[in-house]
Amino acid sequence: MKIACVQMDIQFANPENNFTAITRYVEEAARNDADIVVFPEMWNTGYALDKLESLADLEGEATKKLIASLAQIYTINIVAGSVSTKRQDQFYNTMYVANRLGHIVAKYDKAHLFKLMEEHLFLQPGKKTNIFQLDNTICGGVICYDLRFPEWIRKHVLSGANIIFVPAQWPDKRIDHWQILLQARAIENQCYIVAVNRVGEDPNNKFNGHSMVVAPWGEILLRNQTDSGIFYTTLDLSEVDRVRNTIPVFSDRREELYQ
Ligand SMILES: NC(=O)CCC(=O)C(=O)O
Repeated sequence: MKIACVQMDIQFANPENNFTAITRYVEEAARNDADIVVFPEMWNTGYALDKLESLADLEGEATKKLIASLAQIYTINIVAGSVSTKRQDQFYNTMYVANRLGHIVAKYDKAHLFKLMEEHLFLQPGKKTNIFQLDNTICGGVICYDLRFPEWIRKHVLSGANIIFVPAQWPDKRIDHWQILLQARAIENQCYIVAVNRVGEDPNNKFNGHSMVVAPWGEILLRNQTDSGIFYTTLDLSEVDRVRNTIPVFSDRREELYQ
């Protein structure tokens, strides 16, 4: 399974230009025979949180329409990172996923809001997990700060996820946490982690990429890229079972001790 990680710069408060960029990146990923293309967090507006009233995607309609049509035209699965959305006068940080038939197969609102970037002042948190299927593989998706909550990721893996997608806008000053947490989540859950961060800067933060793909045994298949562009990795999904049979963490769990 070939994965295209789109480590893009995001134009602050400029959804129109960002939509154009997404279209170009999907075309490029499809030309390179990717099975799944993955985008970073809040790629439509960036963290222009005080401008969401005029900029957020109403009911996510523009995003859903674009990714469904691109997915169908190019026969590619799209994990569309996340976008700022507006629903019933409230704002959310929302992930949509389109499969290669052009069906929207997932919608997820970021569950843990990040106070250092003032999300809690503008956004509502989601309450539901995010499990979906792409090419017969069960996947899960969380967003950026959700990564710091191992119990949340574990919940997705216990629901069957073999790949966890983590779109992000994770600032450069904590990039060491990002790398360590991603590798830990892959090893403890014996699954693939595909994590896509942005590059560039906004008025408050700088972002230096370091998108990562980590295998179930903890091998890092992608890291240390700091430029914008698409980075490709191939996943061997049989690794998930191989690692779980080698160290049977899931059958050794003592659920009764964790209440
Ligand atoms: N956009 C985010 O959720 C950032 C999370 C982050 O930077 C962290 O350190 O956690």
